[in-house]
Amino acid sequence: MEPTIATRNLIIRLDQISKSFSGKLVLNRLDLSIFENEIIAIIGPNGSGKSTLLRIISGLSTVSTGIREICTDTKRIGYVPDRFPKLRFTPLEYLHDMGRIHGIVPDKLAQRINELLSVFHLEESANRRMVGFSKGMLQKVNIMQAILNQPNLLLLDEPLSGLDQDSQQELIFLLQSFKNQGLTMVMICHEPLLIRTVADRVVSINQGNIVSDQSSRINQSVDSVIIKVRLHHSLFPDELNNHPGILKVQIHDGITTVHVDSHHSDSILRKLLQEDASIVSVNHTEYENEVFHFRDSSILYGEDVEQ
Ligand SMILES: Nc1ncnc2c1ncn2[C@@H]1O[C@H](COP(=O)(O)OP(=O)(O)OP(=O)(O)O)[C@@H](O)[C@H]1O
Repeated sequence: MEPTIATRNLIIRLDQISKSFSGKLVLNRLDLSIFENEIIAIIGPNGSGKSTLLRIISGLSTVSTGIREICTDTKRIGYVPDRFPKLRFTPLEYLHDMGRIHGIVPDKLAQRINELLSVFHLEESANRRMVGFSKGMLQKVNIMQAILNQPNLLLLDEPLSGLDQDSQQELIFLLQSFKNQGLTMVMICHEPLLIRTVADRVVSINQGNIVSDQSSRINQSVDSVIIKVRLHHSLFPDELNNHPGILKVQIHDGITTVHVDSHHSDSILRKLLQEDASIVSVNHTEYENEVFHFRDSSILYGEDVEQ
């Protein structure tokens, strides 16, 4: 039988939290509880407050009003920022420094780093400076620094953003194996494949508040539609961002690509046509035939790694 909410262990509770920057309200009296072993996907349009929310959950940012109750060791929260700089360090140097900051004893740290380099297939690049790394390699180091200290809660801000398809697939496998090991995760993402294969719960944010919070069993039937259009006035993308069902808006070479929840695709197409947009293409994302082979190694908790 599935556990009821009352019997699950709470990790973090946000109670009526608001956040303002220079008087601008970004999060507005938002409530969110995160329970042990949950994988939550946070979705929403650009500027809706997702990263701000994740930073508040992590403790990197404070609330303006409201309560953040934390029921886990704050040192065991791993955070994967959306951008990881091309540092002049090698992964080995960087991870050793990060481990020392976390207070991991040297022997255990060396063992843990070797283990992670192997799991992430980065052994051969361990002594190369990260300035020459691809986005996919940098993202692996970004995730490695976040799980170095064996977190109870892992927060990821758009972990697949900007990666090619192979790197995306590799990271999805890793996140699936984290899930299989029982790690609690909150990730900002918009990729239907990641949501469908990893998330248990999908929290949708718009204009600083939660507009829906659903088990992904409901969302498993939600596919995304990618609409490509040419827009005839530049103000419209901002307006579009606030439309329900918009997952992401990207503009490149005069073409606006709108990722939408398929339940809202008709209304969004109507709106685009009303705005005199020229439709370039409309595609359903199809991931049904993807096959997953992931190995369930003890990436998070290691074999004998202790501190
Ligand atoms: N440190 C800050 N100072 C001032 N304004 C900020 C700061 N951080 C975020 N904002 C503003 O808060 C709003 C929400 O930003 P946030 O990055 O949380 O949104 P988001 O949903 O993650 O957007 P995106 O999908 O584009 O990353 C934006 O208008 C942003 O400019």
